[in-house]
Amino acid sequence: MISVKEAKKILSTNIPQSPTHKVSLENSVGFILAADIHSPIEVPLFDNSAMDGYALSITDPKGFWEVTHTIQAGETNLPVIAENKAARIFTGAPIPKGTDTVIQQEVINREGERITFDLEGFTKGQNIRLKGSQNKVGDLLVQSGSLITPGTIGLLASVGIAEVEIYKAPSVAIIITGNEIKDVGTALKFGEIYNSNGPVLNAYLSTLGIKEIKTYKAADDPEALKSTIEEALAGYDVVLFSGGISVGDYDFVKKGLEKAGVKELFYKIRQRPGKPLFAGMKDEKLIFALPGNPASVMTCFNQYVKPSLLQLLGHTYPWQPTARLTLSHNFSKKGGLTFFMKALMKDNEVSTLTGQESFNQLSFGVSNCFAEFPEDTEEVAAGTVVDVYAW
Ligand SMILES: Nc1nc2c(c(=O)[nH]1)N[C@H]1C(S)=C(S)[C@@H](COP(=O)(O)OP(=O)(O)OC[C@H]3O[C@@H](n4cnc5c(N)ncnc54)[C@H](O)[C@@H]3O)O[C@H]1N2
Ligand code: MOO
Repeated sequence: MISVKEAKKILSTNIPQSPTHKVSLENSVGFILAADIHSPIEVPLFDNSAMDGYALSITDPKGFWEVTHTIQAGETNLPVIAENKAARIFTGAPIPKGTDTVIQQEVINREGERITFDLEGFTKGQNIRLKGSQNKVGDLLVQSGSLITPGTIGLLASVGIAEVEIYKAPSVAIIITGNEIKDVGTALKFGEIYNSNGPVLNAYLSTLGIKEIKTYKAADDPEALKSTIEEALAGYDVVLFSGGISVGDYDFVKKGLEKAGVKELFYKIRQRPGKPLFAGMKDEKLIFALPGNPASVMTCFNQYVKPSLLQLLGHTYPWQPTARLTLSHNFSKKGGLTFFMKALMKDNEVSTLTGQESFNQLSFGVSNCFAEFPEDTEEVAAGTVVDVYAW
């Protein structure tokens, strides 16, 4: 058995580099940019008004101006404004030749077409957004490796970029093992339970932007499992198993993976829950066999599968905890195993919840993270800072 740290190290050093591909800007949010983006245009493209008001030449001698034109945002045919004349102008509208300043309408006295204002406090160029003041053609806008946020989307759309290069999301096969597992929407017979791990894994993958997902169901039978493993490995980049990885007489996953030529990265971690986690590779494909208990599936996905997938997707620091928060209560555990506790983070504190057995899912209705208690700790006092991992 290896430690949590060792398992993460093994994964992070073995995960291959993902291929990249081009996607439309609107489908790129949440992904990592795989190439630098330089601006194809300068921004703003033309001098324009930052206010609704009047464009005029502030050094005109007379001290009053006559409004001769109106310029709306979007105007393409600009007039030339003569000396001592002004144009009514609106925010975003191009600045006409012959003017150098925009005065906001609130400080203007207008009588008929004649305008005046208190010149004090105004300087030439005020309220004009100058051409190229944000960026010039060719300037670096976003670096390769950056997360594409809604803000990034706005920036790139504003310079007319319609497609971006991102790390390609892997396709994922989920293999649900267990004769007792039935899908929701069907009636249960004695001894059967609903398949909750399948929906959990599908939902978790979709939060990471992974869309190509196929769910297989495999009976606890070596032959059925073998053909499902072969099909999944042939068609998908990542294969996730739920259940069948422990030591019971009907746990056939590990043997099946060996037969399919999957190379073991590790099996069993000094942790609770999720001790019998298996990770392996075949060529560039990643395989995780998640211990079937629901809390083990959630923990192992959160701690190992999610960061591995994020690393594949080009994220730079996927293995870090979400936060380090103070524990709201005393906590005690036995040494020798890392504990991942269903927990609630709130007001900069974290509290573990009741119902920590690995079959018990009740606290997932309120929990928003796991709190980690390392293997060498036993008594942990309230106020101690602990690592927490949001979903
Ligand atoms: N003798 C030992 N027995 C067990 C050990 C051990 O070390 N020695 N480890 C225990 C631990 S820890 C875990 S975790 C489980 C893992 O077992 P498997 O991965 O083989 O999982 P299964 O036996 O197939 O199922 C475990 C449990 O989870 C339920 N389950 C399975 N699939 C689903 C699903 N899709 N949705 C909801 N619930 C599911 C299943 O009915 C079982 O109750 O092994 C322990 N045993
Ligand atoms: O991994 Mo097991 O979940 O400790 O029951």
